Amino acid sequence: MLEPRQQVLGGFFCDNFNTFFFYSFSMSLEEYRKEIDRINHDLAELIAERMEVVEKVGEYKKENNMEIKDEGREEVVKDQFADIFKQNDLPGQKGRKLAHFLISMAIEEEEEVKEE
Ligand SMILES: O=C(O)C(=O)C[C@]1(C(=O)O)C=C[C@@H](O)C=C1
Repeated sequence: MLEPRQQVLGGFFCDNFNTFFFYSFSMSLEEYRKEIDRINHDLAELIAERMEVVEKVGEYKKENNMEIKDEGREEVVKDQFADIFKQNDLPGQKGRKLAHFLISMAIEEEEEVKEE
């Protein structure tokens, strides 16, 4: 079966030629998914890197008898995500939601470190 393809149109202004160039190409669902796979891979590696640092924070807090949860810091992290999302034309609330999920993963990890 022939896969349907989506026409993608774009353009850019080239200063050297003082000309606007148009381009058009087509993408299939399979090609979009390949792009998503690559991004998933990069995201998962970054999350793994974040979790390595979180583990060290967990050890630090354990050694210094500190509370795992720090609501002030959580707000700062959520604001960072909201700002970055907004800069990329995404709703800030979705950035806060993603930060919330990452922080809950971090808390789980730090609780495991505490019990070791
Ligand atoms: O910065 C900390 O103190 C952390 O433990 C990390 C982290 C986070 O995931 O960003 C997780 C839990 C805290 O409530 C605040 C922030």
